[in-house]
Amino acid sequence: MATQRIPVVLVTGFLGSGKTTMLNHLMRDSADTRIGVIVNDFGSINIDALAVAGQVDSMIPIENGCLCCAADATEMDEMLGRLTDPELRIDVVVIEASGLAEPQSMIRTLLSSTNERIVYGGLVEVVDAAEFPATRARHPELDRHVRAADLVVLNKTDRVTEEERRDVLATVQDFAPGTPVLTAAHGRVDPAVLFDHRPREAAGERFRQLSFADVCADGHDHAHHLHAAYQSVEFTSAEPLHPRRVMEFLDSRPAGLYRVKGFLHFAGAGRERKFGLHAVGSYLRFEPSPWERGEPRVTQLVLIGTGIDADTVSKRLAECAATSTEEIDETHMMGVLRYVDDVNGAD
Ligand SMILES: Nc1nc2c(ncn2[C@@H]2O[C@H](COP(=O)(O)OP(=O)(O)OP(=O)(O)O)[C@@H](O)[C@H]2O)c(=O)[nH]1
Repeated sequence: MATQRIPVVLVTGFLGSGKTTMLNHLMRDSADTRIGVIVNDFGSINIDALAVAGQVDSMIPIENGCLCCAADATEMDEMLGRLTDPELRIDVVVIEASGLAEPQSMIRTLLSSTNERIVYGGLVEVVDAAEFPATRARHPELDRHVRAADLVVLNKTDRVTEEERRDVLATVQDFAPGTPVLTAAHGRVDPAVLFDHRPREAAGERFRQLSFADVCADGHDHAHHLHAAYQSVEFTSAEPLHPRRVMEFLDSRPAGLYRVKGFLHFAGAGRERKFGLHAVGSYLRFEPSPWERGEPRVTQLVLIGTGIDADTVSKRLAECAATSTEEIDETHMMGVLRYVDDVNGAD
């Protein structure tokens, strides 16, 4: 009997659309399926890898740059080779692309893989229902990304009205006719839709119609990739930060700074908790959690945007450090706690 090939599912979607959130949901909800993950983050600190670590059967993080620009398939093949080692007994491999990756380049890289243990499992494009109209206006190439998908997950539907949801859905269906669209909140989609045999075969059929020439149609011109216009800034600090100054920074963040993610170590009243931070466009959330035993108390942030002055951003963040003589109490944390969904988890 022929050995079952391992499907490789690509998860793409613009910065902050909810790829990692969906991936975490899939891991939690598919306990019987052994999932191998390749996580590609745009910055050199792989915040996404930190976010999925511990839930996954096997993971390979890739920092600094876009997997879609891997010069040839060798690098991808090497990673897939490691994840499909029969000893790992992985059932499915999920590749979470960076929020700026070119789906077509990713498909092309997978297509040219020489790994005989894998089969292409389809491209899932996550769309942020709340940000999509504005993001699309800035980046018309997103339409092409959505068109390359075998399945669109219209995420963050909790952030839009029913009418807005219908509008975005109609837009997607208009320029990607026939592509199935799942609406979701917090990436909660049924894992069977992604990993099941039937949709996979259906996706495969559609994929087979897409020839190598089709996916090469963009000529692999990196200058036209979304990430060519974006830059990332990494900030790490062992000094605890002053919550009020951090909020001042975030409230006046440069217009081009679209995505901020990572975690913060605050001074004073907030020091006992690690505060995860997510900014996506105008959206801002803090997610407090306990520090792990022995975990170094540091701040690590990745900031991604267009036309941002890296030196100014780094300098402004460095100025958020609290001085040893400053008294920082609960009132200084109020600005932060306004952006915590479950305030009870905050102290
Ligand atoms: N309200 C709401 N927030 C969401 C939803 N899905 C994700 N988020 C939040 O959106 C932020 C970004 O989510 P991520 O899953 O990190 O997005 P991502 O696509 O992996 O981000 P990048 O890797 O930077 O491109 C986080 O604060 C999530 O908690 C959703 O459906 N509704």
